[in-house]
Amino acid sequence: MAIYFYSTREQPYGCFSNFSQHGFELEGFWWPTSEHYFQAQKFPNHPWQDQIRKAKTPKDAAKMGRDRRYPLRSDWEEIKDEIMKRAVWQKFTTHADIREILLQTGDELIVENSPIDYYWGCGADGTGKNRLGEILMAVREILRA
Ligand SMILES: Nc1nc(O)c(N)c(N[C@@H]2O[C@H](COP(=O)(O)O)[C@@H](O)[C@H]2O)n1
Repeated sequence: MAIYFYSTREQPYGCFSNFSQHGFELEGFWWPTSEHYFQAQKFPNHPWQDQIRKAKTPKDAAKMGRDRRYPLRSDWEEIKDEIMKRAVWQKFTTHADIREILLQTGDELIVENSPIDYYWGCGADGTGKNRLGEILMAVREILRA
């Protein structure tokens, strides 16, 4: 049976959301959530990156990362999946408890059940790419190996 997640409040799979409070160290900094890391990577070598890292909540970090006041790095579309994978990998290798939850999903399909996101999630009608779910499954596969 497929596993659907979206809100961090839903147990036990809320931890699959990038908004879950599972911070990690990466590239010399502490990132409060994988959302903070992902959104900040849109602005390399720009003070806005540091501001995003320091955002109070992942929701704030997402809002700041989507703010087009500052230019998005030109190669973002080519690298965003790799950045997401790096964030998800670091999150699940840092925290043994959620790593276990991911591993215990076995070979089940994992789907980010976002009604608005057709790239990272499955969208309102289920036709989305579900890239975040795919990345979680790819990380699960590597962890299992
Ligand atoms: N809560 C929530 N609201 C949205 O509007 C969303 N698009 C998502 N999906 C998550 O958004 C992150 C990436 O967003 P952008 O590529 O910067 O638009 C990622 O964490 C998705 O899982 N969630």
